[in-house]
Amino acid sequence: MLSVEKLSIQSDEVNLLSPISFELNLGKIVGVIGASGSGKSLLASAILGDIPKGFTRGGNVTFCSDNSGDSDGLAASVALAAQSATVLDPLRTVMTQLLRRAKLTTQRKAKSTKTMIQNQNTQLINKQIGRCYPHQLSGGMAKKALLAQASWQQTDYILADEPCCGLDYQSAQALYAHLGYLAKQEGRGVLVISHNLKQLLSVADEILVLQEGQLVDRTTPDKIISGMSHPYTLALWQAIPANWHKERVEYAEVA
Ligand SMILES: Nc1ncnc2c1ncn2[C@@H]1O[C@H](COP(=O)(O)OP(=O)(O)OP(=O)(O)O)[C@@H](O)[C@H]1O
Repeated sequence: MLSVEKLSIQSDEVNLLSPISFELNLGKIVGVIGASGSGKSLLASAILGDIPKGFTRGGNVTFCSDNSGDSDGLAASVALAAQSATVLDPLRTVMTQLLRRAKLTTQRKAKSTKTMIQNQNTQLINKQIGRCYPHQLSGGMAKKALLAQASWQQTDYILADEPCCGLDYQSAQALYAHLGYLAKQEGRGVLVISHNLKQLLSVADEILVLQEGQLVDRTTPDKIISGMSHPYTLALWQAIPANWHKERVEYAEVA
């Protein structure tokens, strides 16, 4: 379990993230939703110990893993699928750098890196994407490369920052299906950051709702769908076009 306890980011003048606590269990998907600037990406980077200059981090992040207890352990146990492809090395092809990173950080010994990559190869990275340099990737190809980079590292926990932002419906569904595979078939803990509540409802076991750096709701898809949630969460739910002018909508109608 990855346990986040009163995690905060602040300076003398401003609170970017007010204390946030939650757990990410192996085999589960936790979704994070909130408006732009509400602190979703900061939450992911703060879990990894990466905070903006001039700010301090409060609280604790602990996790159960063979490698827990040191900074190398964190890198070997938690991988980030970043929001932007700028994190990719511009001088290496996608396949070269993904394999390189996977070999450096492969933690799970059950499968060799080679076998694992053969298994996942067809799911995210085809030859066309693998041969590209980052500047040659389309938006959707870049999202696949970023998620593949995180999942190939074979960490217990994956933080996926807007993995489907800007993708067409079919591509987004395929990436969400892959996140489900990572959690349910491979038993990893997956944190998914998204603007799209409808998509999160279809995959997440639990949903964290952020508003202006605060965790205002820690809830489940069932509670959201049945209207038993914080007013802000309810407003997000009612903003889904299928729910306009309706007080309650059955899950089947929005799935
Ligand atoms: N390096 C930084 N220095 C100062 N403030 C920052 C820094 N990075 C982010 N912030 C501030 O922290 C807040 C949260 O930013 P964050 O990137 O986490 O938002 P977000 O919810 O991920 O937004 P989006 O959905 O647009 O990606 C914003 O007000 C932003 O201006």
